Amino acid sequence: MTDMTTTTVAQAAPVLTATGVTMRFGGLTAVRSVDLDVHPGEIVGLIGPNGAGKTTFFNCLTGLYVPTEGRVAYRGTVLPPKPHLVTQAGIARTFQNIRLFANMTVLENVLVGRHTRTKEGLWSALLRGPGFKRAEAASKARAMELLEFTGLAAKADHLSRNLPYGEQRKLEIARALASDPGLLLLDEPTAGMNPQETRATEELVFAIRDTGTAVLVIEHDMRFIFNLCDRVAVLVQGEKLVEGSSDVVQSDERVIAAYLGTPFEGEPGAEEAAAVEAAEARTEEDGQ
Ligand SMILES: Nc1ncnc2c1ncn2[C@@H]1O[C@H](COP(=O)(O)OP(=O)(O)OP(=O)(O)O)[C@@H](O)[C@H]1O
Repeated sequence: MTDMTTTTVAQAAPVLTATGVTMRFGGLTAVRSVDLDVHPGEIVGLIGPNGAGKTTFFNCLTGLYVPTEGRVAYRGTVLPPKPHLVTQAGIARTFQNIRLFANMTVLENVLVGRHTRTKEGLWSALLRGPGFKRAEAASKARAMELLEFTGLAAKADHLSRNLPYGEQRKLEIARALASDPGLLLLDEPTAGMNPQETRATEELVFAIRDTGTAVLVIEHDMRFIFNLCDRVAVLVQGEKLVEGSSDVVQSDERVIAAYLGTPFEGEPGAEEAAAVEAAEARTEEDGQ
């Protein structure tokens, strides 16, 4: 059964194809020649130590940055380097730091996220012009559906700034979903969450995938990533070090070394690390 699912996913044309993506800032190469595909129905994880280039890579996918080299295509069409056009094409994202309209209600935040799918556009939505009013009923119904889906319907009329942290993050996801994306990019969705909130986010991402939206997620919480993802890519110093199933990535020694900073046996520094550990153990024994 698992094999069949894997085969089906692998054969479907990718929603996202990133090819040779490189991003340089002056002399610093933050992302170096990274290839990554995401297929329909997949949840793909992007992990790596701090400063590995994960967010920079996301920014290249969403038109925030124009990659120095390489190309990014959504369903086979190269994306224009403009965030709103990327959203219109079908890629939505959330940010590492919450970016909600704090003084708007929960429902209004989702309606703003809907503007790429209504011909009235953002200003009409904000100013509530006549065109917006005509489209409002349909948009509102869809927004309420998304609030039900994310468990926020009861708070539709609350100001978003009054929501607890975990619900603000859910609202960001609901707003991203309002553009009906084929691919959702999540940048550290569980940062700052307690274990219950993290678990709820995991359930939400599975539910999103089940509605047909593929997901690419950056996260430092390894348990979350390995539970969630069909495939995980590891970036280290801007390069893709390893890519594979959670099992393969978890047990890859290069990943363990790069991510956790664990020295390999025989690696320079391993002897010193062992000596420090032994000295620490002796100190603990002496102290008892
Ligand atoms: N706009 C920028 N100008 C110059 N350098 C940048 C810029 N954005 C990122 N960098 C550098 O590029 C490298 C990659 O940063 P990036 O934020 O993409 O890493 P990350 O993997 O997302 O890290 P973290 O896990 O800490 O969020 C870092 O060395 C960073 O300092």
